[in-house]
Amino acid sequence: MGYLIGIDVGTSGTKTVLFDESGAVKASATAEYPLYQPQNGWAEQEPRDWWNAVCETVAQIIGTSGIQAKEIRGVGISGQMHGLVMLTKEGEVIRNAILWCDGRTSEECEEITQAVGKERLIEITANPAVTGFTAGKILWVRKHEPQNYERCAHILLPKDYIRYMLTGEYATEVSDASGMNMLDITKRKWSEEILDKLEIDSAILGRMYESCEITGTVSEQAARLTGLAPGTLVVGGAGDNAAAAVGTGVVREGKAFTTIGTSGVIFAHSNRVTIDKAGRVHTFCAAVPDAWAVMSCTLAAGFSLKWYRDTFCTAEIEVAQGIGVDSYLLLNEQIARLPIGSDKLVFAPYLMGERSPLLDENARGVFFGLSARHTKYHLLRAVMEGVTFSQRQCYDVLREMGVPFTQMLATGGGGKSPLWRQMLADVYGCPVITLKAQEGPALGVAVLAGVGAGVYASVEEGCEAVIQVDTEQRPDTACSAEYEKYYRLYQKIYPALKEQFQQLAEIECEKI
Ligand SMILES: Nc1ncnc2c1ncn2[C@@H]1O[C@H](COP(=O)(O)OP(=O)(O)O)[C@@H](O)[C@H]1O
Ligand SMILES: O=C(CO)[C@@H](O)[C@H](O)COP(=O)(O)O
Repeated sequence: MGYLIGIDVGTSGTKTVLFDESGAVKASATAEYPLYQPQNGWAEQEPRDWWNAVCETVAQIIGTSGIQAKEIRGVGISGQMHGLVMLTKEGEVIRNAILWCDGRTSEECEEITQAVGKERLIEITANPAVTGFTAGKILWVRKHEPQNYERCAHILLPKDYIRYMLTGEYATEVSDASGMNMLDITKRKWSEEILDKLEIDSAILGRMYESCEITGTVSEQAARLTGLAPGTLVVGGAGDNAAAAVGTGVVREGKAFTTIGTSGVIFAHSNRVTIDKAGRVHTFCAAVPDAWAVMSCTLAAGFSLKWYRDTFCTAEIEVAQGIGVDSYLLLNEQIARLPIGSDKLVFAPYLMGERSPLLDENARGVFFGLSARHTKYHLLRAVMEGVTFSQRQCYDVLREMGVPFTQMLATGGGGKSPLWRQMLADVYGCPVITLKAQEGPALGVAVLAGVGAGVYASVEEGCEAVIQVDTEQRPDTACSAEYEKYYRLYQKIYPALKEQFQQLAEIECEKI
């Protein structure tokens, strides 16, 4: 039996997993890194941190598994989407990567819309200009940091930077490139028309592949740093959500999943290009050839919980460390018995602005209904409920568009919490399923590597070999009705404050 590696370059950390061909986990390792917020609403990471995390975790899993590196038949890479990595012609990183949740490019998005035309942009890329997407970030650097733009010879997405470090190839693939605002989504190739109108030279963009195609092999130098065998195949891989789709078997119409990772995503498979012209949700190429996806993105989903834990629950983190349990699980226990609606407290999770369905980088977080009765655990429960409401708003958009699905798979760090999964089931009003293999994106790209290496005949066949249902949580009608009252209020918070969010954004902060 051979082995496959899936690497997921997430926002909170890199997870690397070694699987056998049946999808059983043989070893896994995670390495975290910081996220920098140089200004309110900006988000950056250091690409070298990702590469160090990849070297560390790959070496660790090969070491602990006891297998020979040459038994690994292929490597798949997944990663946070949209991030802008700029390299010199020698392949050196020019500046920190500007991430998917960075909201600095509203002016540039306006310029893109003007240059291409709103209708035409949506016709080609299936999406309007979105602040988190990559094209706006390129224009921002060109305008604000011309000295950096001048030195830029290659533009890559986060996981494609890892590919470059592993193989020396400047390449990308259709699922991740879909989130750059420059891909012709129907033809699955760069749009020359858009590149011309934005004056971006196609030579600086990666060569385009399908997700399961071989894009290169591990170089001697990368082999020395990671412990992989030189010549190991590296396939296209996928953006983390398209990868999670493969890792959860969402590769046929009628299937959908919810991720609560740093971001929150609902992703449904589609056999055709289905577009929401208002741009409330995205349409991207799937990692399956000739297939697409409709997906939403809440910017601060698990990130809201992490922010709350790190800011207000440091004592609980210490206790959890002392007794060797996961601090999130400990906090889940503290709030499980609090009432639905957190005793009349509603949270809107707009800590980084909001993408789906609001498209407003100026929105900011809100606790609505605070009273002197509330403890910090009420606020914590409200954070998890508020993230669930934001997922529900996106779920409603997919339903309104007629995207078909009957149940929801749950994945991502937040999907590990039975409490959160029950909230999702109650608030969606549909069953929420978990799988035996919980490594969503890492498993997904390992399957893609298996297809590239000839282990599986197709992505669908690979999914059948590795995916097994574990748990199913059904909605509780009484709880659903109780949540519904708060969801109705939640829906009114953003429209009521839209103008004030704008005013807040316009205030010039004094540097004291
Ligand atoms: N046991 C848990 N209960 C609830 N939430 C959790 C739990 N474990 C992790 N999380 C959430 O999952 C998030 C990380 O998810 P993950 O999928 O690893 O993120 P990413 O891929 O963005 O790096 C954390 O920020 C946290 O909010
Ligand atoms: O911007 C999006 C999708 O459009 C995000 O989903 C990123 O891809 C980041 O993912 P995580 O770090 O939360 O997995």
